[in-house]
Amino acid sequence: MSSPAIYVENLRKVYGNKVAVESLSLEVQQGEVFGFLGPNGAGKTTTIKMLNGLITPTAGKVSVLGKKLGDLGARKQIGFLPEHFRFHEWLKAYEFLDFHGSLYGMSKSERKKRIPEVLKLVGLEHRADSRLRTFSKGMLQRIGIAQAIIANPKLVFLDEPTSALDPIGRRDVRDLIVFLRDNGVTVFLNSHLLSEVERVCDRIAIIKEGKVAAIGPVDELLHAEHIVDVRATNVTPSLLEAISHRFRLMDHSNNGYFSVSVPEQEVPALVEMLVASGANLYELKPRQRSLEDIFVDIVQVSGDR
Ligand SMILES: Nc1ncnc2c1ncn2[C@@H]1O[C@H](COP(=O)(O)OP(=O)(O)OP(=O)(O)O)[C@@H](O)[C@H]1O
Repeated sequence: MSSPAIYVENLRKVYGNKVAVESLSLEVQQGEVFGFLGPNGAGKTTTIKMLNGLITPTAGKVSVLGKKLGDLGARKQIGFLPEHFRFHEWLKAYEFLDFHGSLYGMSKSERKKRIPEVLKLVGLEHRADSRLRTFSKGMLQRIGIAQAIIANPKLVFLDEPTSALDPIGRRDVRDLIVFLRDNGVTVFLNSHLLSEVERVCDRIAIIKEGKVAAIGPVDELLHAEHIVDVRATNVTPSLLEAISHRFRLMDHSNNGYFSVSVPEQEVPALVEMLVASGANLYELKPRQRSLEDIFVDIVQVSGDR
């Protein structure tokens, strides 16, 4: 089996007395789109900076593209769009990409061929001769993505790549990520736009306080539990207690509506409990949880779940 694109074991970063990343372990396989999620301050950007060799870990074992951090051969095959980028705004788009291409060691003829390709991929082919200072925030984000993929990387880190984009721009970036994956590129994506992550990622990790709180294929995480909305009368306190003992009772109000988080295969058992208790069941609707539901659950619940 080929080595993972990213391997991280017990990664830790401490700034003074602030633990930014506590003990992070994960693997990203080659060719997958991996979503790296977590609340503000969870340690995502710190981790991405360590994986890019911009800051040094305090402890932990890391390899990127099968090499140790900082390996020049590996770095040539990595693209990176930082969250807070500051570009050379006096350069024209073409010159900017030419500069970044040369930093990667691309020859003049390679750059000449590749720059129009990436400008087209990010929808800026008509702005090759415009100075970056004339670009909108969304256009800067697009040119930032262009510089991240200029050297045909095997692995691309995109830290909040769509935060400044309008809905069409976001869709374009989603399509671009799919295009990269179809061409065998591994994408490590940090985004707070969970509906976007849900659509484009193969697997995700949700990190909390510098540790992985959940990791897995998006489909598996989404299907693990269903939320069942129930409308019933004659619901006794002892029935609610029995339900909350076995499942997770949510949104419980006094007007006959409540919701329960239930593994899909246990929905019939919930129905049985309701009927056996003598409740009058009017409605019962299982619905799939969204990534946002899962995120909120994991991030809000205190450490021991
Ligand atoms: N250079 C630094 N010096 C001291 N503390 C830092 C430094 N950089 C980050 N931190 C702290 O480390 C923690 C993790 O920050 P980080 O930027 O990695 O979080 P994040 O998950 O990327 O957050 P966001 O979603 O807001 O971008 C935060 O508490 C932050 O204040």
